[in-house]
Amino acid sequence: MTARHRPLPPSQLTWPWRESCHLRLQAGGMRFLPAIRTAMQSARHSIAIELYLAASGALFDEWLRVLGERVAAGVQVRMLLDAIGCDELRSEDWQRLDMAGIEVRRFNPLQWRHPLSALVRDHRKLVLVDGERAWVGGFCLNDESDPRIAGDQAWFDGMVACRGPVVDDFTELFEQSWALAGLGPISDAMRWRLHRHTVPPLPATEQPQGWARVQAARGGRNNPMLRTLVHHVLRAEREVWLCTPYFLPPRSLHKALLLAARRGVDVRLTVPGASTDHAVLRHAAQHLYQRLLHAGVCIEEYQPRFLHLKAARVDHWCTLGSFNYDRWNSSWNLEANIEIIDLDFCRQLHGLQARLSGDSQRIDPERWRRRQRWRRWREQFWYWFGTRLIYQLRALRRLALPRRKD
Ligand SMILES: O=P(O)(O)OC[C@H](O)CO
Repeated sequence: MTARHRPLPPSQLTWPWRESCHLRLQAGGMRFLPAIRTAMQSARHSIAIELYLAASGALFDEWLRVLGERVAAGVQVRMLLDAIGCDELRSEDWQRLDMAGIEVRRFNPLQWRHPLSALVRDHRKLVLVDGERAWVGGFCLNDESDPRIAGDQAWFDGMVACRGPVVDDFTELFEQSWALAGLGPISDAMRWRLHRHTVPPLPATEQPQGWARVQAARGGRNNPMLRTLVHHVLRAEREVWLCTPYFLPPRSLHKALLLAARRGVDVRLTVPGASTDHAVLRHAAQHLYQRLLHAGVCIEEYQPRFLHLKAARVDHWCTLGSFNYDRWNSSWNLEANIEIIDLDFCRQLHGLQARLSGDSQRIDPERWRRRQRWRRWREQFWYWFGTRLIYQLRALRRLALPRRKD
């Protein structure tokens, strides 16, 4: 059987809404890292981890030790690691994973014959323990994410700890990408096409409690995660809050934010300040500030450290996960988020928003309008570069990747 005729894994991206889910927001590495570690240490039969970024260091060593102990106790441990996101993992650490008995698959290794296929990355951040507990969010397995190692400069991130029926859906999602990675490099796996799918409606209930839905994406023009957020922003009644480390939104989202603010919705945006790992993306994002401020959007830049959290809240609907809502993520990446309708969770996220706001600098529209000209030029250049580059690469990818004929 040739590679082109191998059976393909299913490609479900949105699951139905599930009720009776237990969902807890764990904001900051001091919250989610010990919780995940403790759960892994007590795993009875399986651990599955899907990560975009893992890097050699003290945190990786700790996870390797914990996972190795579980393998020795008879637990099946699988790690799906993005081949480019994990390029800071030293070769001896890849070997140590093997020696510990951990089943490892690299997502989409670079192939010289199809260099543009490298644009498709598995950007998800997902941990599953015994098929009973799941963590989803923005976590990276690197020392910068651990406040015990990086101290005050640790990246600020968040995960949602989930129990209940939604965990089965995350397990299915993991199995899909595990199978996809098993097919080899993505130029072949691009045959794993998006099925047409309908997005299930919101549950009709007066007192929404414990409702959650898994939503995934794998790039392309019909990105369901982006569509869902835009759908909610366009229908927002009171509030919209978006928090992202890289604010370079696709046009549809940018427009939806402007429209919501202009019709009187309280639209707030929290983004990193000077402390960021990609300064040029911050400059590009700032190119959009003036129009947003003019429309009435409140923009706050978080000061203490790099803000790596990816979350959104529209009235009582919340979403949190790996999706940065930037053009790059929308176009190319495999992503995983959880959507939540739960008053208690909504309060938790609102509390986090207030905490971040207390540590942020609000952009004053009048002062921003009067900023120096060279700063405007810098913003324009990086915005043009970031957005044009992505369009060029998208066009090139269409030419470069083999199309499925059947
Ligand atoms: O792509 P993200 O959001 O996981 O962030 C990863 C870091 O930015 C890599 O520099």
